[in-house]
Amino acid sequence: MNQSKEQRILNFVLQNAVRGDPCSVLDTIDKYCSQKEWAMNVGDEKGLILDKTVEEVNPSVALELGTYCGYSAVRIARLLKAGAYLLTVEFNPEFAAIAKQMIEFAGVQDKVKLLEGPSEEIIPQLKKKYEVDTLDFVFLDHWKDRYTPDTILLQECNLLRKGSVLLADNIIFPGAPEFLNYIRNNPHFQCTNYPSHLEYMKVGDAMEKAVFLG
Ligand SMILES: O=C(NCCNC(=O)c1cc(-c2ccc(F)cc2)cc(O)c1O)c1cc(O)ncn1
Ligand SMILES: [Mg+2]
Repeated sequence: MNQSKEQRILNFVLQNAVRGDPCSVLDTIDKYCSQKEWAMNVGDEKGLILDKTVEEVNPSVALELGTYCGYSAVRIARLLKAGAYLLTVEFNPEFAAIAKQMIEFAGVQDKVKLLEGPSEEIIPQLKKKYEVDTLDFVFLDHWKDRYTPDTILLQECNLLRKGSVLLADNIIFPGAPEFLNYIRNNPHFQCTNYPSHLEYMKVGDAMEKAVFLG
């Protein structure tokens, strides 16, 4: 059975990165995906915007929607303070299996909880099943047509508090026009746009930050 692209990325990391060194894992994934096979990791350019936002928020509890191979989970977890943790949601079981190994190899497994399943099922379980009170930071990087319904669901489940920060990837490419319209016209959110480029490409993209005002 021939390997998936995601398995090839993981193997390249296992053979070329330094175990327990998150930065080495990130650099190795970026090297592979810019030189050998493109993949939908947030990447090094938008990754810097993600880093700055996580450092600014300094979250105790963070949520990621769309784990993929675990690149942004490693990216976020490496910046979390002692006792802080990231919950990351992945629907696709093949992606989840790859991400689990990637997160463990990077040595951030104690800060990351990988939840497998559809976001619309997992979000309503966060309070009771996963003992979450409120979320300090949410990174949206899953199916672009889920950004809006899941943002509404987060509010309905009382998972956001005054000052909670959402950061959404792919605002331009593939694009999330309905989300952009929803969040920018919603008086409960203060939005900021961060122009950038699609991972590993010269194509324009952007991230949108939205602070919940309560
Ligand atoms: O694959 C699931 N999510 C990935 C979402 N992410 C993307 O789709 C995504 C796509 C692109 C992209 C860019 C250019 C291009 F030509 C094609 C794709 C870039 C990105 O940065 C993304 O983040 C998924 C599966 C599933 O079964 N259920 C729930 N989610
Ligand atoms: Mg993305």
